[in-house]
Amino acid sequence: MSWTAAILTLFPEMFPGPLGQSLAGRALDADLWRCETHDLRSFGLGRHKTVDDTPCGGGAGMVMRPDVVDAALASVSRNDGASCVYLTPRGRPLTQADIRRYTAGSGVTLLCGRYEGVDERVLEARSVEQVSIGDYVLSGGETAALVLLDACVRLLPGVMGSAESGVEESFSDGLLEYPHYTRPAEWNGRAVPDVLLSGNHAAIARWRREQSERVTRERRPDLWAAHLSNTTHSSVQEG
Ligand SMILES: CN1CCCC[C@@H]1Cn1ccc2ccc(-c3n[nH]c(N)c3C#N)cc21
Repeated sequence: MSWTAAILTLFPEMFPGPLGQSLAGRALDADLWRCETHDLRSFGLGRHKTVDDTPCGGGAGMVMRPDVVDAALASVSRNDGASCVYLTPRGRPLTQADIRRYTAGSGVTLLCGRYEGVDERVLEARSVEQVSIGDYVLSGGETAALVLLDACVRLLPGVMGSAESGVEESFSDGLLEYPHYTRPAEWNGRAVPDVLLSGNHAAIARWRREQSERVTRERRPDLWAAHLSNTTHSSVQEG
């Protein structure tokens, strides 16, 4: 059975969207992964298939009802240990380690919310993982789900050929990737760093590592601190 993304959404037509193109699209066509959408509206209540209601305690907007979301989750409940993930700005940051965990299994169930979000009770009742793709506010969970799926699909066996960019060059060792260059050797008065044209592979590898460390230190002090902690930890462990 191919790695399967079960997506619960009010907008099934948004999937596979951009993931139907390029490498992910070819992988979809080759059944290397599957994209199953489940329309939350079909689990709505009454003649109008209502999925939301006003927030308890007052406030703006609407909240997605727990009974509706629970029925939808029950309809896709999987016994394959697949993670069930709710994309939300209130979630913990999504990491490459999460992506590796999701792709190690048989698939993932993604709950895409709208309005002000989903009633907390169904998320608790079903131990749904709550993750965020970043500290900014989107209109709903669907675009976040597409981001998560893109990160997953590229790691699946057979999707990224050996000729493609490194499957996990960024973040694989907790550092940001080094800067990239290509032809022409000089452009707009700017030259490619000499070391990259030297043919000295050891020097190139050293330069790239130094650049990764510099970029991480400058742009992501959080990742840099974690990297230092991990490298210090492992060196102590090695004795
Ligand atoms: C705007 N509107 C009122 C304020 C709260 C959010 C809401 C919209 N909205 C509804 C469901 C839903 C799910 C994910 C996200 C989301 N935003 N930013 C992220 N990193 C996200 C993730 N992952 C936004 C969502």
